[in-house]
Amino acid sequence: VSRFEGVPMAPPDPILGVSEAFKADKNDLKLNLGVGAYRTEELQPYVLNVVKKAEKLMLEKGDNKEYLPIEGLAAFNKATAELLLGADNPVIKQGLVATIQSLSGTGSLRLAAAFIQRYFPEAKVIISSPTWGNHKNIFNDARVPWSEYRYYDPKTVGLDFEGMIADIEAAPEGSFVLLHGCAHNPTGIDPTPEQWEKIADVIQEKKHMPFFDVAYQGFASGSLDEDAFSVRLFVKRGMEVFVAQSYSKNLGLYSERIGAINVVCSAPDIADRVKSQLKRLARPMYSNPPIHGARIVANVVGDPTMFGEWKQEMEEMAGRIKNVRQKLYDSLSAKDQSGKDWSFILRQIGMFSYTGLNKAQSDNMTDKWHVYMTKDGRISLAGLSLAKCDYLADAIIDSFH
Ligand SMILES: Cc1[nH+]cc(COP(=O)(O)O)c(/C=N/[C@@H](CC(=O)O)C(=O)O)c1O
Repeated sequence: VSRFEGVPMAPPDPILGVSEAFKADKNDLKLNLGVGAYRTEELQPYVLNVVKKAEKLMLEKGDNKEYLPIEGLAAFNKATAELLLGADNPVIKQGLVATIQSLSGTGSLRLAAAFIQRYFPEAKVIISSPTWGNHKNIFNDARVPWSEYRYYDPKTVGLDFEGMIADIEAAPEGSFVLLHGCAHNPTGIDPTPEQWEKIADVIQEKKHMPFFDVAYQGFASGSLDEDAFSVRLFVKRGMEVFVAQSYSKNLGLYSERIGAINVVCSAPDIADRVKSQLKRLARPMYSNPPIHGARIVANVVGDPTMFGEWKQEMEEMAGRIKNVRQKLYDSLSAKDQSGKDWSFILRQIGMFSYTGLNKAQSDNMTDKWHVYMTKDGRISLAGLSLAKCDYLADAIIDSFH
């Protein structure tokens, strides 16, 4: 009898499992609005032109494939901190930022979780309700206790700001508050600048530690600086901050697994000590990170022409999604006789729309209309074309009523 008798079949991942089901569907009407991955108007995956350009240069240069240091490619770590905080941010010059390249956003979050588990064993993380599906898995597997703070208000299809502040206030002093830097996943609802000020106030008052997950910088509004507003606000206040970054969406490097964990500290020697302990955690976890994606980011950001081309392509991607949002809203408003207010679709930002469809209604979207989406009612507009908006509107209206 096998030693693995006791190993049960794991359930499919709520997000990545949707893509598997989509692939298995033979109906040519099928639409994959599950995974947050950008598609063109022709519904094809998109490799940015600036990435192809950088890779061509890299190939000509003939770089070697030696191990990177545990903390990753130095040129990438410099570029990623400057992109996040602004190249002229004093905290960079003062050596207050500990940056470790890691396995994209997920790996960066997991490395930070391991650090929290080791150095703050009594602390807990509070995460938004709802949040990205993998956040709970990451903290569970890192043995970091978490609880939720109110975020989405189904009545207003907006932010439950009072509830959010109350729950952050009520959390034990010194909790880690996980915040989406921009383009909240799955709701697409972000705090206003004034609300970010209040969130920073309550976090400072309670001596909590802000922990930003920045997976869409530049992709949400089209502007790298605009999308970094919340992080830069907290740093400007002199707060110590964790920030996980990902280049999966904004540079389309999904499977290159390139991201970073940044810890802004209050003194250079503290940053050095924090960095040394993050390295000590990374070494037994994966030893050192993959070089290819790091070189692409460093080359693109390091060359003013390519950096400009990247910003242009980011604006185009963000622009296409905004157009699709508008078209979906127009189709729903034109077709739906119920008088339902669909304007929440226009108020949401980033690649997702949180439709309010419940599980049974989401199942109907898939079973009857071959529209694949996550069961929390989230649809990825990045997987939608203008041409398919009428069809999707029909499916949503049929599923709601
Ligand atoms: C908020 C957030 N944080 C981190 C990640 C991790 O991305 P990485 O590729 O590890 O850098 C994702 C990915 N979100 C999409 C894909 C996924 O679930 O992995 C999604 O929500 O569909 C996020 O949406």
